[in-house]
Amino acid sequence: MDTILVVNAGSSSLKFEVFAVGTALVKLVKGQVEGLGTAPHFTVKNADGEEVVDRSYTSGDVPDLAAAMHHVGTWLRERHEGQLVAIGHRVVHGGPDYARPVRVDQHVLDDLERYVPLAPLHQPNNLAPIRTLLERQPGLPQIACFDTAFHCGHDPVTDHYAIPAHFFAEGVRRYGFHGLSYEYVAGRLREIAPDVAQGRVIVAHLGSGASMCALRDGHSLECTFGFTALDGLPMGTRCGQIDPGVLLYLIDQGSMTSSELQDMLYNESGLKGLSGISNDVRDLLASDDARAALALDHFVHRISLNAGALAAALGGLEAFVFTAGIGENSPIMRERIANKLNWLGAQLDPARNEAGEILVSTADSRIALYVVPTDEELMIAQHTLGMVSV
Ligand SMILES: Nc1ncnc2c1ncn2[C@@H]1O[C@H](COP(=O)(O)OP(=O)(O)O)[C@@H](O)[C@H]1O
Ligand SMILES: CC(=O)OP(=O)(O)O
Ligand SMILES: [Mg+2]
Repeated sequence: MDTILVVNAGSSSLKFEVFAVGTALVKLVKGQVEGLGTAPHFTVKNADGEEVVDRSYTSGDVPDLAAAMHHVGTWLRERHEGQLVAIGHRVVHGGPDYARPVRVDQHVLDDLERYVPLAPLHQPNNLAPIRTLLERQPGLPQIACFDTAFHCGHDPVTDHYAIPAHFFAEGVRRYGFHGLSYEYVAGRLREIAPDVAQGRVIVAHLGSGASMCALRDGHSLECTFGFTALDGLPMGTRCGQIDPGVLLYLIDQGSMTSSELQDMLYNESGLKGLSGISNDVRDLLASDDARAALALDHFVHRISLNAGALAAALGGLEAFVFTAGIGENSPIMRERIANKLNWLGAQLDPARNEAGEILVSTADSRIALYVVPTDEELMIAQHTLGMVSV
């Protein structure tokens, strides 16, 4: 049995999945090490969703990503049956040049290092496992799949910032992220509702990172993310869209250094910064603190403003899709967001919403509302298979 390993190395977790390669890709295991550096927790589920590993470690035992890779690698070598034919990696930033997945060699790896400053929370961790495996097993194909690639077809009008024009050529432009998720959801929508999928659709990927994408006929026209994964919607710990004048003020008047500013904007802002309580929507929903309510109101408000902007970019709207942790699991957040879309003609069906059905709008809603669980890992596995079987 040939297999593909998919690695999604994030800021505080290492997620992996193993797929059997046959006439279709079949998921064999799905695992993760969460809480790196704080309370590491290693879990693995088999194809039936049963937990086969559940181990907690001290932060000293698994202090970082390299240690997590070691644990996962050991487990895979002991337990994994089959012949590993390739590894697919999620790489958040591909810059202007990587419009499709690529097999990584030393040259590509060095090239992708250039984007570390553009995705400081993600890119170093995305690249670290590739580097280690390239040294240990240079013959094993490693395929980088980019969050940016799905947005590469944008009209240049969309991707410019109104700063001196030479910066665009130098790579300072709006890229957009969560592309693997949007690509997967666009594909699922073609299966679920082919007519709708050909039309004008907004997908809201609401997880710890959050963004929205305008799709026409399954292609990305606009994304709320820009040059970095800070732009657009407020997120768990990231600020979202902000007046650049605020940053100049904080540097000049607040004497913040660029690394202090980076830490604040990526790690201490968003829902966490606004509420002072938590970055997790579940905690905020459970709290009766006014700051938690403000943070959630702000989140919903910014989603509704961006929905208006993306509907304008599309020149109309046929469907709105919820996905990722919040979008897939929180009926109350879907309800609050859907209510803000009433003016566009969206009518939520409360029973369908509560039941977590795929279609959650009423029969006579002018805009169809969907919940489509995303699967970035399957998308990566498909791309990886495509790269090794040609
Ligand atoms: N039942 C739920 N209700 C509200 N929010 C939820 C629920 N389940 C998960 N979430 C939110 O989803 C977030 C994680 O989303 P996810 O897409 O898994 O993010 P990531 O892949 O970026 O880690 C959590 O931070 C939490 O706020
Ligand atoms: C790009 C990005 O924000 O990714 P994530 O949601 O996984 O943090
Ligand atoms: Mg995610």
